[in-house]
Amino acid sequence: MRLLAEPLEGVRLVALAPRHDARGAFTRLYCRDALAGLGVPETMLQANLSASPRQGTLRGLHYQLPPSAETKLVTCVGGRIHDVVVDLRRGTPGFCRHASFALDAERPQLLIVPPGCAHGFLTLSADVTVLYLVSAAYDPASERGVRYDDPQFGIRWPVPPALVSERDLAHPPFDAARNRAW
Ligand SMILES: Cc1cn([C@H]2C[C@H](O)[C@@H](COP(=O)(O)OP(=O)(O)O[C@H]3O[C@H](C)C(=O)[C@H](O)[C@H]3O)O2)c(=O)[nH]c1=O
Repeated sequence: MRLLAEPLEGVRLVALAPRHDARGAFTRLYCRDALAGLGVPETMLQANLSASPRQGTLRGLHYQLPPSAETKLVTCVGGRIHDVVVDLRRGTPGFCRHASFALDAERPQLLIVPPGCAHGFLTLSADVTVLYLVSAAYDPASERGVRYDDPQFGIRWPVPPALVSERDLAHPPFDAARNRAW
């Protein structure tokens, strides 16, 4: 598990090392000890599997408020996605900045999303599957979202989304002066 990039504080892209042989491949997706030095909590509470059959599906951008704020370990295990992380931590140099990542199941990588960052992705192929571990339990009451096209963030998506949930279309504009941050 080798660190490839850290474009925002604590937002880290890690290379995974699939072991290939005549039968196929074996890839370790999570290792507490190997990730300990990369800001990942010792305990991950949930594993989520997100399946999106249609290319152009956009999910996010979501985050949970404290005390349910979570670290996410994201891996694309099927297809390809354009993954985006937005830093909503007031006081960090990256406040309201975002980082984008091309995640592809053919080149396994692990994206570490720290608490205080919104996360979302756009599928760039059909039959996308994203597996992610989270360090806090799902808490709908503390979940918040920002719009994928909020002008404050200036996110450039490679293609326009073809499918977005009603909930994700209904997120209000992020108010950098007022919205609660970390
Ligand atoms: C996140 C979550 C959702 N759910 C239920 C709630 C809904 O009935 C259904 C779909 O949830 P949602 O529409 O929030 O799914 P996504 O839009 O893919 O949400 C995810 O989108 C972006 C990419 C993220 O990073 C978040 O982890 C996550 O919020 O699963 C649960 O039961 N447990 C959970 O942990």
